[in-house]
Amino acid sequence: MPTLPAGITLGAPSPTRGRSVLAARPFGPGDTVATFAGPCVTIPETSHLARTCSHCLAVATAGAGLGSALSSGGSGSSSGKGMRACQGCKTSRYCGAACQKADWALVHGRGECKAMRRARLFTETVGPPSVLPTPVRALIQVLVRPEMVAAVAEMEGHAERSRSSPEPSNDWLDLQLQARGALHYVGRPESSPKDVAETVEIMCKLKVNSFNRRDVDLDESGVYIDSALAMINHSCVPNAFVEIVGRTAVLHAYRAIKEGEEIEISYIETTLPRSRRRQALKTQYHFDCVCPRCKDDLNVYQVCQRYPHLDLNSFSLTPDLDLDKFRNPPLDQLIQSNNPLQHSAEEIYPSCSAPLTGSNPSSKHIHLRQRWKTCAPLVKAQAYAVDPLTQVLVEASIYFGGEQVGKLAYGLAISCFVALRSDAYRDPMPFSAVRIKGMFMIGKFLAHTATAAATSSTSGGNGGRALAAKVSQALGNMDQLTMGQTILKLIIHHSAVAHSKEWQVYQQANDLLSGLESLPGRETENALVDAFVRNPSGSDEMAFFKNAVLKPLQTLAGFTLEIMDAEFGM
Ligand SMILES: C[S@@+](CC[C@H](N)C(=O)[O-])C[C@H]1O[C@@H](n2cnc3c(N)ncnc32)[C@H](O)[C@@H]1O
Repeated sequence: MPTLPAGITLGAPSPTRGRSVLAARPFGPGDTVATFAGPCVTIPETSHLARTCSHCLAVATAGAGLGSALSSGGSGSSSGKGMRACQGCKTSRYCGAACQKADWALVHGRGECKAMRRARLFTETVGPPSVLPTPVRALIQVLVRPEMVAAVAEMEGHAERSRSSPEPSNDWLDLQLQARGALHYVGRPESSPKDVAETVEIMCKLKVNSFNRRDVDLDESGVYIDSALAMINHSCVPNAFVEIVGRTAVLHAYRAIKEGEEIEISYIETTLPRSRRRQALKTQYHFDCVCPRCKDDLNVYQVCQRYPHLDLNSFSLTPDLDLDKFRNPPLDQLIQSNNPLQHSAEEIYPSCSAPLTGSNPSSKHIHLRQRWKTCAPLVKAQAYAVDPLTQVLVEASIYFGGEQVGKLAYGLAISCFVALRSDAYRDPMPFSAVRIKGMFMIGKFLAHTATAAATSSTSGGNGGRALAAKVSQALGNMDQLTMGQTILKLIIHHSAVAHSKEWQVYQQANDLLSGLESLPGRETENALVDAFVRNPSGSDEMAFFKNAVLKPLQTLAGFTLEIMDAEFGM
């Protein structure tokens, strides 16, 4: 049994859920529950190997520029500039000598380097050298260390369910091929059927217990597996969440947790429609979720209504969403389970959910037009926090902020709308990563619109030009730097509540804020922002926040439906 870090204890095993983890003492929202620093496996995805340090997982040249937050592919250098390649396998990269040395002692020098070199040489015989897929590399990291084989052996793997799962989710053959490949590359080509079967079992365990580190905004990717973290069960209404920074995973409370209460995290995106969540949980984790969100098919508004601590929003971009407004969201239809709205969302989800990454601006525009039309029932019901409508709005904001389109004012308006009308309901705690990243997007947009022409081009005939002029004029009347600065301060406050100081968003927000604060001639504005952060409930300070930040944000958000209709309407 793995040693558990302070903060958590082991629960009694359940016949339906297996092992579980309990809180060793009470925790408040945002608190650190436990820290995990000795993972079994932590690797970048194969597609990110060239630009990610294989030991500390730092990403090369990920800048704080607008592009890194707005382009869903991220802007980290794809060449891995600044990373040194291992001269043995020519595959793993490191940010410096210290990481290379540490990784060599930990795993690379214990057989991983040789295995990767064999794989490279083999692929060279049949074409350009290629790198092994991520799951095979994860498996190799285990196979070359007997102590990790033992640690993984204790994990849940559902090998039998995996073997007998119906098509098309049955990947048993792939698992066998991958296991044979890994055994070959670690120097055990003559493995017996028993060895192969045991290796497939390890693969199944890695699959069930892997944390995906993928974060397109930060250009992070990879797999993280820790044997203590692997004992935490799932709920679509979790009371905790995991943040992974480098080689460390930190478990935070999402809401207050009592001593002895089971800790539950979400393995998947909780805001997906129920059928999607069920499919994801069944395919990868082999269970049916019976949490309240799944049991009663609650939508995001219903879940939000039941969350405690909604008052934490008094220091956020939605202080006006008092308990009453959270509990009675401005929807055009009664929110009930199994109502037509819920069915619409389920039905239209598949045609609106594929990421638009990689498409050129004109094909993105065509897709967004189709998706905006498809989402009409949700727009009509004002169900802006329900997927796929939120996703379409986020994609539209990214589209307008992209270099080739460059309609920053439109992108800004839509991100304000998402922060105020979607994210606050989808993720009611203001320290959630989604909320903070949404605010960061607004902060970055503002830093740019304050210094650049608000819109570089217009479309949609006279109506489109008039709208662009209207948005541009509204923006011109706002103190965008003060708005941006205050938002960055909120980000820094909430990051400190529930994230680590190594979190990239925290660091980038700090950098951007220092830049804005050092601009000449802004002493008065700097003092006002500082006074608000020191005493947010003071009447002068509150009035400042309302007039200088909230009202302008609401004005910008108010253009969103007009922008969407002008750009993507029929
Ligand atoms: C990462 S492990 C969690 C720890 C696991 N209970 C164990 O004993 O190792 C994931 C597995 O736990 C079980 N599990 C997690 N959450 C569950 C839930 N809400 N309901 C039923 N089973 C759950 C499933 O078997 C799933 O494949």
